[in-house]
Amino acid sequence: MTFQFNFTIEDQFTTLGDGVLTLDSSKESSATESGKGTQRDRKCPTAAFVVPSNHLLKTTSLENSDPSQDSDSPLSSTKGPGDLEPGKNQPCLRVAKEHAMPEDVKKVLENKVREMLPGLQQVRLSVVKNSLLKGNFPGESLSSHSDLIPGVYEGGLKIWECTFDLLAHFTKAKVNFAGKKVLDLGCGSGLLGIFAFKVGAREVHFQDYNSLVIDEVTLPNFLGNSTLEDEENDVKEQVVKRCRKSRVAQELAKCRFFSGEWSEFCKLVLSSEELFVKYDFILTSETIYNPDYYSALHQTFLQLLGKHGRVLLASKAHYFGVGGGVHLFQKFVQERDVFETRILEVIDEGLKRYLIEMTFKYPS
Ligand SMILES: C[S@@+](CC[C@H](N)C(=O)[O-])C[C@H]1O[C@@H](n2cnc3c(N)ncnc32)[C@H](O)[C@@H]1O
Repeated sequence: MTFQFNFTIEDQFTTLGDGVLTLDSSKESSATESGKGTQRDRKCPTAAFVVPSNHLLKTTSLENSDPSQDSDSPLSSTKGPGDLEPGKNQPCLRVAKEHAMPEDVKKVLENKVREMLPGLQQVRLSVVKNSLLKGNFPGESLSSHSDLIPGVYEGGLKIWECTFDLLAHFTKAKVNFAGKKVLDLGCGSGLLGIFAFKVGAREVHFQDYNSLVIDEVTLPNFLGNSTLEDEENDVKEQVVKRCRKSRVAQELAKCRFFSGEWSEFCKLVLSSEELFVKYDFILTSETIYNPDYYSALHQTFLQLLGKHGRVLLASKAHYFGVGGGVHLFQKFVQERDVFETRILEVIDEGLKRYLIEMTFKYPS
C-alpha cells in the first residue's frame, strides 16, 4: 500500500525550507484596514476566518527527488515544533462542518505527484507531494516561524513526527483495526486514519480544526491512497470498470471528513446520526501541546469513545512555548478520574516522545 500527500497554499503564506509558514505583513495590515484582522478577531478569530473556496493546489516535479533532501517534502517537515506560539485564550468555537467527498475524485488528484513514505512494512503509504504551500487565511496570517497560531491555524498542513511513531507502532504492536470504527482526531495529513482504513477498518472519520487542511491535504491524501486509480488502470473493459468504480465508491463512502473545533465537532457528529455509534479507536498525534484545549479534548474522548474503545495518542514530552506536554496532560486526565493512561512506548531520540493508550477506567 502507498500513502500520498499534497498541498499548496498561496497568497499570504510563504513556506520556509523547513515547512514553517511565514506571514506577509503587508497583507496583514491591509486585512486590518478592511476590518478583518482586528484585535477582536485576533482574540477569537473564528468569525473572521473564512476559507476561500478557490484555493489552488499546485504541485512540483518529483524528478530526482529524495525526500530526505527535499525541503519541500512532507517528510522534511518532521522536525521538532521548535517555537510554537503560546496559547493566550481558550479555544475558539470554530463551527464544525462535514466535507463532502468531491464528486470528481480523479480531478482532486490531477497533476499531483505522489511520494512514497519509506519504512512502513505492513502498509505502503504515499503522500501527495507537498509542494510549496502558500495559503490564504483571510484576515489572519501565520507569524514568522510559527508552526501554528492558536485558534487560527492548528498545524495540520505538515506531518508531525509523532505521526510516524504511531504508524510504526501500529505495525509493531499489530494493532487490529479490522472491522473497527476509527477517528483520526486532529488528522492533518490523515495518515493514521488512512492506515487504519487500508488495513480493514470498517469506517474512518477524519477531523481537523482547519477546513483548508481537510480540503487541500487530508482529502487528496485519502483519495491518493484509495484504490480508485489502480482499479481504473487495471481494468479496460467498460462494464467491469463501472462495477469496480461503484465498489470503490462504496468503500470511499465509509469515510467522512470534518473540520472545526473539538466540542463543535462532537456536537455535529452526535447529532448527525440518531444512534451515533461510538469509536473503537481514536487516533491522535501531537494534539496535546496546548493546555487550553485539554478540557475540550478530554470531553471529546469522553463523548465519542466506545466503552471498550482505545485512544492511541502520540506526543512529544513537552512543547516549548505553548507549555503542554505528556506530564501535564496525564495529570489533567488523572484528576478527572475517567480514563486510565498507559505508556506504550517512549522514543528517546531528539525530543523525547511518548505513545500513550487511554481506556475508560470504569467501562461498565
Ligand atoms: C500539531 S497538528 C498535528 C497534525 C497531525 N495529527 C500530525 O501529527 O501530523 C495538531 C492538530 O490538532 C488539531 N487541533 C488542535 N487543537 C484543536 C482544537 N481545539 N479543536 C480542533 N482541532 C484541534 C488541528 O486540526 C491540528 O491539525
